[in-house]
Amino acid sequence: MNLSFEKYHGTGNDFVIVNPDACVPHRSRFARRVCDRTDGIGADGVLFLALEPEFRPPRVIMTLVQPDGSTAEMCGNGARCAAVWAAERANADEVMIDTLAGTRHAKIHDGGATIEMGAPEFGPNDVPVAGDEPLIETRVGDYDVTAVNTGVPHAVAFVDDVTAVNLERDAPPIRHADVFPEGANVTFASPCDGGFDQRTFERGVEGETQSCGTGAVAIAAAARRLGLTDGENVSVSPPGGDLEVTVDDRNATLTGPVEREFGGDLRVSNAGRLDLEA
Ligand SMILES: N[C@@H](CCC[C@H](N)C(=O)O)C(=O)O
Repeated sequence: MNLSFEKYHGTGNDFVIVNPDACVPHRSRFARRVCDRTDGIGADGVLFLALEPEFRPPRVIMTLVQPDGSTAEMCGNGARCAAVWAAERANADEVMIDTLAGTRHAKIHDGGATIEMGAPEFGPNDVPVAGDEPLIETRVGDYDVTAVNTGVPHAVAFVDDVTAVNLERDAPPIRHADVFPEGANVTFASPCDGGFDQRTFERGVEGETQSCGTGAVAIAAAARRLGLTDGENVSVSPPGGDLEVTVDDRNATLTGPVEREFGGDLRVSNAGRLDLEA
């Protein structure tokens, strides 16, 4: 199997982009192989993007398959990469992105994109969490967490200093806690310069990523719910860069940079070997 790919990242959250016209019969197996940082291209996921340029604005169907082979309903940074990728090809400055979490409008600007992320949901069925009540500042593992769905589920813990958290040790018990029937991304936040520093342990990557867009929105939404911020504009800084979030009761937006890293061709042999030509 031969196909062309491109590599993009949004604040360090990196993706291999593949046009679904290229026939990839086993997406999970393909993503596991391609995302491998030792033997593959290395990425936080594969974005299968199907562009429909005939619409105004153009539409793109986005499917994110993660390094463990699972498919995620939404990805904030992936959506920014998808928006820039699609807009360049359709010669547009806005696009509609169809995701499993719903259709999202995206506006392209110099060096990046703003995505309308929908309304953050705290309801137990929406996150989802076990039980009849929202999970607000509730002890899970060693932290008080607030659960919110911003396209995917996040458990947000506010701490004094995110750099002091041992993520690989402390996040997995929360990510796999019984209270999250579908698992959760685990996002830590600490106050910094009027905004928040962020670190996220991602479901599907099963490790820390340089940035998580739905996590940044989750921090802003949880901070608003807990009265830790009073404005609607919240700056969030993951290790990979700076993001801007707006959030009110009905909608959230995510703004940040996007960069194309490189492109190339790859061949997956019948024996499963990956040959790359970047
Ligand atoms: N990196 C993403 C989130 C991707 C989905 C997540 N790992 C999950 O499985 O819920 C982002 O930028 O939002």
